[in-house]
Amino acid sequence: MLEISELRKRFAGGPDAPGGKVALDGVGFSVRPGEMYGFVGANGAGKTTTMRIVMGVLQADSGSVSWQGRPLDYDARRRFGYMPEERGLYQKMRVAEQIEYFGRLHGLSAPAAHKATEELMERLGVAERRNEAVQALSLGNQQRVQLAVALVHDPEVLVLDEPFSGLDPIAVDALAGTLQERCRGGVPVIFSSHQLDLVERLCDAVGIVARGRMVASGTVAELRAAESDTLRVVVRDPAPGWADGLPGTVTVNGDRHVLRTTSADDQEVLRRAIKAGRVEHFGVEQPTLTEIFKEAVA
Ligand SMILES: Nc1ncnc2c1ncn2[C@@H]1O[C@H](COP(=O)(O)OP(=O)(O)OP(=O)(O)O)[C@@H](O)[C@H]1O
Repeated sequence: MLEISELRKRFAGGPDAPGGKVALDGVGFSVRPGEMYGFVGANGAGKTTTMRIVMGVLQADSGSVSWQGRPLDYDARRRFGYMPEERGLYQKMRVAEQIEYFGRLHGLSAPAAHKATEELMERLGVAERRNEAVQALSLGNQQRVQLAVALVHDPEVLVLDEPFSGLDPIAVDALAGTLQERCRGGVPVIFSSHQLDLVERLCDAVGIVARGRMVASGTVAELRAAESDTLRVVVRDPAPGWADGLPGTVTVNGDRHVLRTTSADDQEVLRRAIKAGRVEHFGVEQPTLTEIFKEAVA
């Protein structure tokens, strides 16, 4: 298990923040082998800082990171795969050469690095670009190469900072499929993202960070259970004032009136809706991750 515990980090201040800037104020969560963990939060919440500390690029002021019960050291981190926010490819190096080079840096033999590179280029759809310099690739293809670099040494753990940003849906599927394969093989995967629909689709567990603190962490089902379900009722062309006095909000779209409520008596709502007009929809909906997120960071 990867365990991140009570991380704190303050950056030295500038003229606008002479006392320094607290980036992390007790961030902690665990990721099990084979678990895909989505790390979400608003801009500046502390995701990149957390990942940099996990990878040893930054040092925490306090707190700890351990893998399989041992504090992380250089050797353990070398067995991790990392996609940094600032990316880290050599722009002039060719695609195949680059992936192989990183494989060698992580200790693979030349034949092993070559084999892994060939497999990954095929899997991620960049085999045809093998002889092109990275700088000649589109953003999406550069990102595929970046993921290949993170995966080439068959890492024990994957830490990926916004791996899906800027990708088209086909590239998202290619990357997601590759990550899911690694997960099924027992690798814990952490990735940060602002694409909450994607996080909801892919992740077993989600952590929400706000202003350097964890405000929620757990499976999507657990986070949902902590929120109220919403009753959504759609009535066509209802009598005016049909929902007066009911808790919740009514939005009007043409002749469709949509009532959303978490606290009204459902039978009372149904009676009023039937009396008012043609009931097109009446159902209880679970909150989406976007709704949970907005609630958690509010
Ligand atoms: N090197 C640094 N020096 C000073 N402040 C920093 C530094 N790196 C990060 N910060 C500050 O720490 C806070 C957390 O930043 P971080 O990059 O971890 O957020 P994030 O959640 O990754 O945001 P985003 O979604 O925008 O990438 C921010 O207020 C940021 O301005």
